Amino acid sequence: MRTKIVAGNWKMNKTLAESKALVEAISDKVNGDKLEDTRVIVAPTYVNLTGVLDSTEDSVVEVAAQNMHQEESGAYTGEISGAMLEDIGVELVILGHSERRAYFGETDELLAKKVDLSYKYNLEVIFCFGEELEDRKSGNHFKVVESQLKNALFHLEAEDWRNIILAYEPVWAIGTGETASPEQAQEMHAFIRKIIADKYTQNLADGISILYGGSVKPANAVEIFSKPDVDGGLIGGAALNVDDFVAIVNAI
Ligand SMILES: O=C[C@H](O)COP(=O)(O)O
Repeated sequence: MRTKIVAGNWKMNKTLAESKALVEAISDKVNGDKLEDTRVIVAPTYVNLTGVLDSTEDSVVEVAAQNMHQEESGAYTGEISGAMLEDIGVELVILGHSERRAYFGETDELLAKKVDLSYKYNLEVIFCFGEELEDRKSGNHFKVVESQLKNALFHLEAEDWRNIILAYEPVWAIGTGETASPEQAQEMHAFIRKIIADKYTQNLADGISILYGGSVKPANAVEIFSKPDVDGGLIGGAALNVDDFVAIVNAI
């Protein structure tokens, strides 16, 4: 059985005090006994990682960084390395978010370097990818997703996939209020699993958690999560509100 995951990407939101209050409220409301094989993850901004880690010491909630640099160290003003994340106790990192791709020019090739570095610093990766609206309209969405995965991840050895969580996020559904239908999400997740099975093995493909991201809310989470190849969600806007986020966790 695959691990279910609900991850909240807080993006550039919340002060330190707000971040601690939010994660503490989530921890209080998420019932650890009921979670069974579900992981709950939050990703605050870099400067609040230590504070949120402190607040989650006795909690089931895990903490991810939103990004890391592709080089180990050096003259990269304003950047954060994998070593720095490991050093403060971070064990997960989001890579390839569409906002990093769109606003910071991150390419699949650059992301492959980041993924490679994640192993050195014991960072589990939530790898994001997904097509733009034009790709979906022109019917190219499967091709685009396949090439994103091939270019950034298909150089990995089979055993390296133990470290990878996938997050399919159609760009047209992020922060827009427009969600992929549960059928569209299922169709793409099944396709993703198939191309992984073709490249590696069915067994490996069956074990990978594939999250859906893009305007997941309490009102649509149950239906999206009910699809067989959807193993949870990467949540943006709704992760900033404790009741909404906990309702989405409970939807799983
Ligand atoms: O990382 C999360 C995704 O970008 C989804 O964001 P959203 O739930 O606000 O659409």
